Amino acid sequence: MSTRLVVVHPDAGVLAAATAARLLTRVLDAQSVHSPVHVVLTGGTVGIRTLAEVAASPLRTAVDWSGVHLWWGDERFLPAGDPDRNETQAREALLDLLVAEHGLPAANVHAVPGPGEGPADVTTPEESAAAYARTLAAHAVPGEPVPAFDVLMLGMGPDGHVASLFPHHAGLEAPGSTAGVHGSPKPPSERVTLTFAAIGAAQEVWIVAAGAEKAAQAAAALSGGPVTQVPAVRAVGHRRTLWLLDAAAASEHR
Ligand SMILES: O=C(O)[C@H](O)[C@@H](O)[C@H](O)[C@H](O)COP(=O)(O)O
Repeated sequence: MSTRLVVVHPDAGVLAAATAARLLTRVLDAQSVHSPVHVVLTGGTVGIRTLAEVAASPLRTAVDWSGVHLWWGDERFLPAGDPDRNETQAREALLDLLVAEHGLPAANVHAVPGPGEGPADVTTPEESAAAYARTLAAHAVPGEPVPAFDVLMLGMGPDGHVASLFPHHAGLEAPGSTAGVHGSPKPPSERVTLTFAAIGAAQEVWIVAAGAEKAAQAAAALSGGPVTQVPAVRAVGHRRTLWLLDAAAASEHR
C-alpha cells in the first residue's frame, strides 16, 4: 500500500533547501539498512537547485557516497557536455564535487548516452534509451528491469509532465523501462525518459514543484486527473509518494 504526503514550503528557495536535507537524511537512513543506494535525479530549475543545496550542506559529509548510484529520470538527447543536458547541470551543481572530494565513484554516475556516446555509439533517442535500459538492468536484482530506486525525484512542468512524459504523448504508454521521445513540447524536442513502469519501481517518488504556473496541474494530479492530461498523476512510489511544493504551486490544492 503506497502512502502519499503533501508538504508545502513558503517559497522555491526553502523548498530546494528542505528537499536537499530530506534527500541526505533519506540516503543516510537507506544506507544504514542496505547498500548500494540508488537515487534518480531530475532536471529542471528546482531539481538542479536542490542539488546545489546538497553541495552546500554539511550533511553531505555524513553520507558514504561510495555506496550510492545516481541515475536520471530523463535526459535531453544532446552531446556530452552540452550545457542543456540535465547531466551537465547536475555535475556542475553537485556531482563533480562528490566525485572529487567525497568518494563518489565516477562509475556510479549513470548518464544517459548522448549522440555518439556509449559502447553502442548511439545515434537516436531510441538507441540511447535501449542502452540506458541495459545499464539499468545490469544494476537490478536478477530478473528485474531496473534497480529498486530508494528515491526517484521528479520535477513537474506547467502542463503536468514529469520526466519527459508529456500529455497526449506516446511515452505515457511506452512499454519497458525507458523510451525515446520526439516532438517534446519542452525544448529540446528529442529526449530519453524512464517510463511509468520504471518510475513505479521506486520505493519513494518525490515530485518537487514550485511556482504558480504549476498550481493547476498539481491540484489536478492530486485530485486524480486523467494521465493523458496530467501525467504526474501516475508518478507513484511503491511505498511512498511525496509532493514537495512551494506555497504558490500548492495554491490550488484543497
Ligand atoms: O529535462 C527536463 O526538463 C526535466 O527533467 C523536466 O521534467 C523538468 O523537471 C520539468 O519540466 C520541471 O522543470 P522546472 O522545474 O524548470 O519547471
